[in-house]
Amino acid sequence: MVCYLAAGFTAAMDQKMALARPIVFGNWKMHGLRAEAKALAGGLAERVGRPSATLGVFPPATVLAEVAAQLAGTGILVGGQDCHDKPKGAFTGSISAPMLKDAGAVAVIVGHSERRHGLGETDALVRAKVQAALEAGLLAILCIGETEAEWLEGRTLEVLERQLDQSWPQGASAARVVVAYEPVWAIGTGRTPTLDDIGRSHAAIRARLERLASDGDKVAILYGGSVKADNAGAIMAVAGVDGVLVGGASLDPDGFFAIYRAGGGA
Ligand SMILES: O=C(CO)COP(=O)(O)O
Repeated sequence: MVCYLAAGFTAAMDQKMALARPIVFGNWKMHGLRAEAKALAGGLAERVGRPSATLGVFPPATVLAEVAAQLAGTGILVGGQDCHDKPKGAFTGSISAPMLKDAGAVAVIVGHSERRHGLGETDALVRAKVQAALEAGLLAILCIGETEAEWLEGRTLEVLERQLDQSWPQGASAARVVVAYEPVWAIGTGRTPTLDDIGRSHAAIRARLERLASDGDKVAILYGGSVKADNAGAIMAVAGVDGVLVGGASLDPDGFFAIYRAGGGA
């Protein structure tokens, strides 16, 4: 299965092109002073050489331009962690999708649970942010996932379907949006769903995407939540898992590189 990226992905890539599997993205969250970011990006580039799969990092906005410049030409993608839903305006403290693009980003994470639950972002706002990312020519990484209470109540699939219905923009395509399934209770906890449960959730997401988009069968679906070097291979081997979105373990170049290798990246 391939996912197509439309024009605008990078200045050099103005053709539709496939996102090679596995897709391994590292969300640095609120980690990375300039020197740390430089060491992390450099360490990763040194280990990877030229990536055979899709490898990307999502540093904090303050270091994004420097990391993007440092990784230019390596084949490692750089993205932002969030964007405003408007391209510019009187929104103190916010960063727009065109600003991220201007700083060297080719992608942006939207709807991460730390923003949905930590900062009260709604499905409607997340949808507007996906749209803003697409308008700026960025690849949107749309995050969805159930809370622990929803999981315990057996409502996981219903929640994922609702989040997709309400945050997938009408007319969006596999070319421009990647979905990341991140159970809230698995993020930063060391706990993960069983492989069967991951497979079941990814299958439900796929079925919903096929209803929402004409090329829904091609949308890449990542798993995120306590992915480490020792479970990454098994998770990426689950049918329907196209890659992983890694938090904590992406802050160590050895660990992140081991995850990438575990998925078959070279
Ligand atoms: O939130 C995540 C990635 O976006 C996952 O975080 P952890 O890998 O630290 O659990």
